[in-house]
Amino acid sequence: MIQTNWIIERLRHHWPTLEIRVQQIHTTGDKVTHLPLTRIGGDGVFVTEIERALRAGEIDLAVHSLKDLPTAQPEGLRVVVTGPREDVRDVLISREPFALKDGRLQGGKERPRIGTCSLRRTAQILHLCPEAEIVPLRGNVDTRLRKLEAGAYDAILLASAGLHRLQAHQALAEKLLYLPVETLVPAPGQGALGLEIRDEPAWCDILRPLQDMTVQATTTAERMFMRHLGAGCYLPVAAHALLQNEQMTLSGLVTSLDGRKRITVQAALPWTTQSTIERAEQLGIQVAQLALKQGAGEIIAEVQMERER
Ligand SMILES: NCc1[nH]cc(CCC(=O)O)c1CC(=O)O
Repeated sequence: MIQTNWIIERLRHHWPTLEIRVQQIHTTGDKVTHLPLTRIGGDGVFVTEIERALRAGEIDLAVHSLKDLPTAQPEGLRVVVTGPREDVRDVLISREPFALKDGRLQGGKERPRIGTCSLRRTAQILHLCPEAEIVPLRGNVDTRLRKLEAGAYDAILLASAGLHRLQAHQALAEKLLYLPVETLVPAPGQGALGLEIRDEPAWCDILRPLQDMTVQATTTAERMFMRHLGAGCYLPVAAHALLQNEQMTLSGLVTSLDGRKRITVQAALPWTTQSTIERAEQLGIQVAQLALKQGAGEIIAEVQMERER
């Protein structure tokens, strides 16, 4: 709702006469909170019902966390990426202080209990702290914070974007450890919003002033990396793209669930204001091909087998 209200404010600024009504849609991902997303049934658990309403004309615009959108774009719909992008990092929130030292995560305890359901976070935390016990944690941000306070976990992992949007970070400042993107690589699209419409010229025109070409380009490279690996959104695949000094750099990671096997890949392309989205897609594919050459396909197949068991 916070994301949606922010978009409405900006739409009203550009299109003062546009009549806007909010329709709240509870998706499977919102309703089923006792299961890990990986068990609910594939990609799009936060998206399917919303896209149905969009196609049926019950709504005209959907506001998504880009991270939750499957990387294959469905026929007839279009995603416009808006900016600025929120902080892309994951953040560890703990009751007692944790620290990063020499590439290791250290908590107060010998076997800290860390809450997350994300395979991407699980694998990377186990790499940083092999003795950690990973405990499932789901629900919206408020629920997760409450479960931490209740004592079931020593620390939990969240996208800092969610905390920031809820303005929950100031009050928690002393308990936060922001993990640099090189230390815990974020999910493709993390921290960015995707505005989804039916692919109709009138709606493309309305969204044009909200489109951010830089964020669209970097998140496209990240999402293309994941898509070219054939990986759905709930696998231990991570990517982060940066556009600076007239070049786009994309770093990708594919890891085994226990965090022991890791393939890290990186490539860069010259980038100008004239560069097109296709160029960002090429970078994503190029980095994915590097990962596949190093055995990413085998790791992904192993993870998929473990999950089916
Ligand atoms: N899968 C749930 C989800 N989808 C987007 C965000 C955070 C906000 C964002 O990345 O834009 C979250 C929560 C989390 O990962 O902690």
